[in-house]
Amino acid sequence: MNSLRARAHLLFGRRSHQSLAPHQHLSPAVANDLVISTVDENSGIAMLTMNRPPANSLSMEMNEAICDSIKTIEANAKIQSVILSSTNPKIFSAGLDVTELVSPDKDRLPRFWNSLQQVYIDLYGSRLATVAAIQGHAPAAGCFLAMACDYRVMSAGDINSDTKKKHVPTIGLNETQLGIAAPPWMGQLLVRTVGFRQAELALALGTLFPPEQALAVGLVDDIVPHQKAESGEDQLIDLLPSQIKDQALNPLLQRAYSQARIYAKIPPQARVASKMVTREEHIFRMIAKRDEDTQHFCGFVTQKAVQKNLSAYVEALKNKSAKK
Ligand SMILES: CCCCCCCC/C=C\CC(=O)SCCNC(=O)CCNC(=O)[C@H](O)C(C)(C)COP(=O)(O)OP(=O)(O)OC[C@H]1O[C@@H](n2cnc3c(N)ncnc32)[C@H](O)[C@@H]1OP(=O)(O)O
Repeated sequence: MNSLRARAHLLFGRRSHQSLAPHQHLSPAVANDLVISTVDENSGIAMLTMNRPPANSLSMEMNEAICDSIKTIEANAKIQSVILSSTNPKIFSAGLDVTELVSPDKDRLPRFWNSLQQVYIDLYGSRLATVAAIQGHAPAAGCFLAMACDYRVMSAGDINSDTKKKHVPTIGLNETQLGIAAPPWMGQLLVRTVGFRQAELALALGTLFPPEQALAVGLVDDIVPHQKAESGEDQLIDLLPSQIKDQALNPLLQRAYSQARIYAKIPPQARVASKMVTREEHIFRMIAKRDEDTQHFCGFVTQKAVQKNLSAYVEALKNKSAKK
């Protein structure tokens, strides 16, 4: 994408993609399975719900589905805000699908990386106001997805009413724990989100922050205690895809919705122009270095030592899951 196209995208968000049916005020699920989009033209709010069990990990197809959904929603001029959520109440996104990284196919690997770069360009540079509703874990590229949004609300965690076990989600760029490093554009996004020193520490240590700490360092903007709300708003209920219709009383989604509504009321030209002030140069920089970044990624990931670490990590994940 050349800089003019990127600029036009940021300014106008106009793409040559199919738009939602013009007569539709409230669409039920416009789904491509991996991502479910719902829109409400009356409120100007859409919801993009990640739906790739078991962990919403980011395969190439998942990245493409996210980009397609953003483009489709952006093509509807009546929509100003979008909530990014998950059908999994315990996992927002587990980051990159690690199976893409282990013994990778040499033709697919650069395409996979390109698809993630495109998520950065499309989500971080979207004309839409984006609100991440982080119900569950958001490690590594899951954290990146949240950071690429304009606002982040995170669940403070909850207690399973049957087992009485506490679930506390965490968020952060934990790449070093896997023996890899976040790419510059992702690491720098953390720097811009939490400041230099906190990012430097967190990147080196691969810190995963629980909600209170994430709030304290500024990685999320708000945390929401998990106490079922007494009532739900019809507009939010209608926006929820069928897979999470029962979440209408979820205070996290309610908080995300109210933030999306605040954004939707700001004159869009002013809101988009202000977004460009902080984001445009970073997107241009990444686009300029895109090929170099891809080569660096492929070279790094295919190193013997890195493959060894990643294989061990995937094995540990499988063993952990098998022991449950
Ligand atoms: C500078 C040079 C460039 C180099 C660049 C490198 C690229 C850097 C950018 C991003 C890196 C990444 O995003 S790597 C991925 C990092 N993600 C993680 O470390 C998270 C791993 N997962 C977990 O810690 C946990 O699964 C969880 C905390 C997210 C949830 O825990 P829970 O106990 O609820 O669930 P399970 O662990 O049992 O998992 C369920 C199920 O999901 C599978 N799973 C989990 N995570 C992933 C993943 N990232 N990819 C693929 N699959 C994943 C897990 O194996 C279980 O599957 P099964 O039930 O089928 O066994």
